[in-house]
Amino acid sequence: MRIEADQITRIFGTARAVDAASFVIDRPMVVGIIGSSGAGKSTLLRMINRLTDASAGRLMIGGRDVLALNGRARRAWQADCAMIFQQFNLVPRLDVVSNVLHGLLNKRGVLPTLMNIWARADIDRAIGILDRLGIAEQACKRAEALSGGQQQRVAIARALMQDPRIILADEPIASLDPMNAQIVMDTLRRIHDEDGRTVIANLHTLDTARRYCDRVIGMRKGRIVFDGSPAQLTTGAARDIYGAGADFSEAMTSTALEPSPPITPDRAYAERLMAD
Ligand SMILES: Nc1ncnc2c1ncn2[C@@H]1O[C@H](COP(=O)(O)OP(=O)(O)OP(=O)(O)O)[C@@H](O)[C@H]1O
Repeated sequence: MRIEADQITRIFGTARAVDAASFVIDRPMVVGIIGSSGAGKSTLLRMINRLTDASAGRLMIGGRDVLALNGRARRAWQADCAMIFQQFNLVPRLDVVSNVLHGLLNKRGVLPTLMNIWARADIDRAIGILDRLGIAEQACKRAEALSGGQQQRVAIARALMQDPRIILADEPIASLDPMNAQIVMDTLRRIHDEDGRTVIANLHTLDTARRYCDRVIGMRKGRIVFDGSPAQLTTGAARDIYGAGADFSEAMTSTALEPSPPITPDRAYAERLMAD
């Protein structure tokens, strides 16, 4: 699916969160977006998924004029373009398989979803996806009982339930320890390699971008300042992206051994569930 972004822009007040971003992704691949905090990475992904409206520009994906979609067409697009988040955005008290089934929300009514009524075939498919991701044995547990890495795999399973052409991942490993981060990145890579889906991930570490991506886009102050292969992402290029001086060290952007923050129920997801 060809993705063609032409000068897409999002302005908040007077700030240009994303400033005339243009790029073409002409075949399925894994793309990493890097840049320091506030560079516009999340806003860019959210515009692609239509969670955030663009202020200007044009985004053509597989022949669809994505920024012009409304109502049902916009929801259909969001089913084709699944998104996963740093904080997993699961419904914590709900069991794992029900969380995965919520991936069908855009394709089904809200009422059966809220009442947790699912077709046998859908349940089998959800368990099949969990099995593929190595967590089928967790299917009956509450989401909140799982480790962060397992929860992120449940979120990926929920995304796969939508059978999307594109998976957008907003800092998918930022809350995970290095081992779980690797499992999650391996999973995203496999989803591209085995299924041919495009994966676009905001990443906070250079080493992850180099290791897992076919292409890296670097953002600084809303603008795309780098677009190339991992091999082209030299320390000098990284310094330009992060706007760092001579004291720039790659270690600043390498996988940090931070404890995971506590998992909080996601209000945005719940609101979307209730609003649709
Ligand atoms: N809803 C909003 N209202 C106002 N300003 C916003 C909003 N969302 C983002 N911004 C601003 O837009 C800019 C880009 O934010 P964005 O979250 O896209 O950056 P980011 O690169 O993803 O940062 P981080 O890595 O910290 O998540 C920031 O200056 C941010 O404060």
